[in-house]
Amino acid sequence: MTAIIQVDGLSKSFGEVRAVNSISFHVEAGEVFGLLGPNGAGKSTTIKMLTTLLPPDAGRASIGGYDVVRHATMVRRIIGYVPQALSADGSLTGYENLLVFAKLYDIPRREREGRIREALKFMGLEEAADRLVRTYSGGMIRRLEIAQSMLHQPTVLFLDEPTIGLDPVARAAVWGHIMRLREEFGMTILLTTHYMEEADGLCRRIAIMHLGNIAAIGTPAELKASIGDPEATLDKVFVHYTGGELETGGSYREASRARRTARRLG
Ligand SMILES: Nc1ncnc2c1ncn2[C@@H]1O[C@H](COP(=O)(O)OP(=O)(O)OP(=O)(O)O)[C@@H](O)[C@H]1O
Repeated sequence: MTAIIQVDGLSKSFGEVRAVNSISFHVEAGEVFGLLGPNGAGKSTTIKMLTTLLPPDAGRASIGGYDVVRHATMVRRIIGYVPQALSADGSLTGYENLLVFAKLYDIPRREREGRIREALKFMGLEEAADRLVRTYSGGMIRRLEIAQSMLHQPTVLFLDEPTIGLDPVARAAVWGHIMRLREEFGMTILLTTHYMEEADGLCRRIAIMHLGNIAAIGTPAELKASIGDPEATLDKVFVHYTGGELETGGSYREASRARRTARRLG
């Protein structure tokens, strides 16, 4: 296996806050890799540096061999990114949203319609293509945002909490599509999630972040063995490495995010 994401001593501070503290890890091509950690652990800051949105203070990172600082344009060409905040426009249809992204990605005019139809089909949104996005459910919006991020056929996809605020059925549907991206296109996927059971079942390897550091890294089985309990749940592993700051579904934070989502969509 080759490392498609390579991170060495990456750091970022905001004033006095050391958000990411000299972390190193790699992700292999075709892997689904989970970044877990309590609020404020540094997950989003890490993703923002890897997606070229934030310059690191120190250290280096490369995607597909391209340095995220020196070759940022090349990195942007080969990655897709679905941020935590909503990126779909509720006042446009699903198709129109995708068209905006197809233009942003400079997809040649003659290829646009085909790529958009393909992405809609892949994410199970064909029927809803011509409906305003404000009529979509939360799970459909997430799937549309993933469709947006795959239009330019990236080799690495970054998903920041792709299933936050969704009910279990919608979460399962989003996960099903994420796994198909990996299986059918060999995409490498790096994601963050607060849902431990999902990370356990779906990520090949996991890094647990705490206070800007990587507290533990490995396959779910390796992480469980590392706390001396191969039968442990991933919740227990998480609590072990982060000092009991597990955030469960239905928290205020999640609810307020879901509400923000609803407001954005009018
Ligand atoms: N733009 C910013 N300005 C100041 N501080 C920031 C900024 N972005 C992040 N931080 C701080 O850096 C730390 C890490 O934040 P980050 O968003 O990376 O954590 P996270 O693990 O993604 O958390 P969450 O699960 O809440 O998204 C936190 O203390 C946060 O308050």
